[in-house]
Amino acid sequence: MWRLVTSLTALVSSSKSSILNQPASTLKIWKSLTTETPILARHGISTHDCTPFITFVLGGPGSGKGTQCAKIVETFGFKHLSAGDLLRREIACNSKYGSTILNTIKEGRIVPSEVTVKLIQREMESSDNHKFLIDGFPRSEENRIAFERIMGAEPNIVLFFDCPEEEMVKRVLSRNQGRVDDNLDTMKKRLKVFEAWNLPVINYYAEKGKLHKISALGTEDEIFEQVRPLFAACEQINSKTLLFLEGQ
Ligand SMILES: Nc1ncnc2c1ncn2[C@@H]1O[C@H](COP(=O)(O)OP(=O)(O)OP(=O)(O)O)[C@@H](O)[C@H]1O
Ligand SMILES: O=c1ccn([C@@H]2O[C@H](COP(=O)(O)O)[C@@H](O)[C@H]2O)c(=O)[nH]1
Ligand SMILES: [Mg+2]
Repeated sequence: MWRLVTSLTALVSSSKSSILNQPASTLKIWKSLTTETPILARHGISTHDCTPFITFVLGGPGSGKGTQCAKIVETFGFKHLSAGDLLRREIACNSKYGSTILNTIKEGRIVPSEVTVKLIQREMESSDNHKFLIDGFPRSEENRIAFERIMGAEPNIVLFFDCPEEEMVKRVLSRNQGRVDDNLDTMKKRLKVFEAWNLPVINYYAEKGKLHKISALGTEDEIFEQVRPLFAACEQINSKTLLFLEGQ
């Protein structure tokens, strides 16, 4: 379990372009209620503190975000938080926002930031994991800014699954999972919303040097071979940081 407590100064220097140097500096310390981190403790950080590693997973509807997240979880042990799944869970359990969320999803529009960020926050803070894949969020600049304000954190990396529209339409219409938004009418609206609201977020992270654009065409395994090196590099820098600290 994690609880946000305070800011952390950089453990490693940061560079805009390299995934290996993403910002410990912009993240907050999360107080772990369960895990011991003795190396950090020797460096003046409480034995139960650690920083979360946050990945935003973006891409149009049906681009394969959820499919690739499952592979990342399996290979690298991340906690997968699909914003859409969290919202659908609210509908299923008849929460006070349930009917509003249902109508919003049917229309392919974006649920108010406060609702979505609170759901993500609850999941992150109650997780034993500290590596998060946040799938399908932020959907707009307003979402992004609300996340930064409420969580006091930024993503370490952002994945963008780039997929042609006709392929996304084909995949969504043959998904067959009983989703209320998997129909041509809603799909057309979702594509418009994606272009108008989600692309600016993608451009924002591209300008910040955090975006990793991945071609979403090909087999699931071929696409994962583009994803794998990104996380393998992160694991490498993590173990190097720990070795460096151990040597101090
Ligand atoms: N590389 C691929 N080639 C063909 N079909 C794929 C590929 N990746 C995923 N699919 C299929 O396409 C459909 C959409 O995939 P997925 O649910 O992962 O997309 P998504 O980006 O999470 O969509 P949404 O934004 O609507 O949640 C699923 O039926 C999935 O099995
Ligand atoms: O941050 C979010 C995520 C999702 N929504 C709404 O849910 C549907 C489905 O989302 P998927 O990621 O495709 O599962 C989406 O079209 C939005 O209506 C949202 O509002 N905010
Ligand atoms: Mg999905």
